[in-house]
Amino acid sequence: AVYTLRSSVVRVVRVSLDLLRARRLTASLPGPSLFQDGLIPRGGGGAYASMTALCGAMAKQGSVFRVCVGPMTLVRLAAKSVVYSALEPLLGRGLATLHGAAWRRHRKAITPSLHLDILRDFVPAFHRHAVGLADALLRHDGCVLDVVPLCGHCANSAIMETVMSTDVPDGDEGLREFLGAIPKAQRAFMLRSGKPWLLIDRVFAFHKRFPEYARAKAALDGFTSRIIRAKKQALANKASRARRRMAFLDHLLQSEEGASLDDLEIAEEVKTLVSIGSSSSMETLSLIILTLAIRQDVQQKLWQPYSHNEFAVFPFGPPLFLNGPPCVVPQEVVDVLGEDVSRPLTPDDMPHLQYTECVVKEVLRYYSVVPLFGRRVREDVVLPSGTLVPRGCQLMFWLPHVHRSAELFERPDDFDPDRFLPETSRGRHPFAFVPFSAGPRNCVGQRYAIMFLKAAVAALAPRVRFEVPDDGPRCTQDVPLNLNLTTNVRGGVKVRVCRRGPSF
Ligand code: HEM
Repeated sequence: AVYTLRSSVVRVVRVSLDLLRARRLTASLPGPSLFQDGLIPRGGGGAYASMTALCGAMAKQGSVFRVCVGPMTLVRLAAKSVVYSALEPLLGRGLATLHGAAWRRHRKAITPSLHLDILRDFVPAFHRHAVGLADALLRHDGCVLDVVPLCGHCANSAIMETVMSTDVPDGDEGLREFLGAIPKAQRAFMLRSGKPWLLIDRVFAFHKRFPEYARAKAALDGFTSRIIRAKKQALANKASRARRRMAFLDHLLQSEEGASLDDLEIAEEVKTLVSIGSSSSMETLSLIILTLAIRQDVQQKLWQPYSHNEFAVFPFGPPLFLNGPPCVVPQEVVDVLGEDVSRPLTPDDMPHLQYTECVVKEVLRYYSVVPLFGRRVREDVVLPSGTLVPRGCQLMFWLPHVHRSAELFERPDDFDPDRFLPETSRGRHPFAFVPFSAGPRNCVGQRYAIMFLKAAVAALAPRVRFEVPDDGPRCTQDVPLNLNLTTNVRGGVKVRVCRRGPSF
């Protein structure tokens, strides 16, 4: 006990000295205190929301600035920024919160089970859930509705099937509670990240939101353990192993790398993937739908039935177009699906959905779906501009500043998927587009996310047409954004949904 106490005191002293030194050495940088008036958004939202508001405000002043977050800088819990530690009480110690050797061991175990060859097998499931989304939307044919909850259901169901492959019926109580627990988990994160003292479970136990948190945690833990137990039993049974398509968890449990994780560690990784993956995919899909509604030209490039282009050719004179002028755009989804537009997408279709991928990437650039991520600086770093970033600082990357930079992108405030075509992206700085962060701690699910979003857009395009309601934003610049843990649209994503052509 004496040894532990002594080493804790040494650590606290060392961290405090680093923080004081960092403050002194960065004194010449511009930047206010986080607690300055007006920077903490009314209605709460936690430190994360404050930090995003602050970064947004400060980014206008220059690319490097300093933020003094008062007592928060004293909390030094992880190699990633301290903000992430707020996730730990709920998701446990998964990839998003671990650091050092433990993080490396987990990352090594997880990565092979998200390999492209494995993701290809998920395409039919992505397609099926996106068709389910189209059907659910078309129950409101001609009406205006907020598409976020339905996008959330689609992203959740797709991720549950491909990460866990539950075989659990839709109405299952545990599954229902698990899905309901994800947004509650996020609310608890926002609350606790804003009030570090609430990270101590014994203190949080007295908070009025504790019962909701405890129920969400129990639902996440209970359901995940139940699935892992069932999987392990099924693995012992060779017949059921051969029966169906494998999910991420099946691969992990059977892989050599996965054997390095125990049951609790696997459960925490599964919770991490499902929670992080479903919310970011839901927000991105909703933003794609809103953007398609605003930009009918982009929607047409994805899908314009051939019949609109039919023209009659007369022996003399120019062709007479029966349905308006010819459509000279690629109509990508039509081309890829061929004559049978109702057929399910296959893994081999995916590389051909080039323009669809450009749309997904441009949405990720334009809205920076995860706008802020942070790192603790372990050694003094001198930036190319000569600015010293001392060790001990929490470095926050404000992505909209990069993604909307006129130095990196031409007309950065225009939404233009063509900028991601191979010929136009040539020569771009490798870190100009980093929606999934970069380096060893980048997003482990980035290929999963792109594959899911492409499949979803390609399944929606032939079935549903989106329009902006009369009181909706006329252009992408007018979309009212909430930049938070993920970017979302203030007031929800309200669009008019219309059936496209015959029903399949
Ligand atoms: C459009 C969707 C997504 C976006 C924009 C996104 C973005 C990001 C970003 C920026 C990070 C790095 C955060 C940091 O540097 O601190 C990250 C990490 C992570 N993401 Fe994603 N993500 C998306 C989808 C997914 C999906 C679908 C999954 C799971 C299947 C996932 C799982 C994770 C995990 C586990 C980490 C932590 C990785 C580590 O620290 O080793 N993400 N994501």
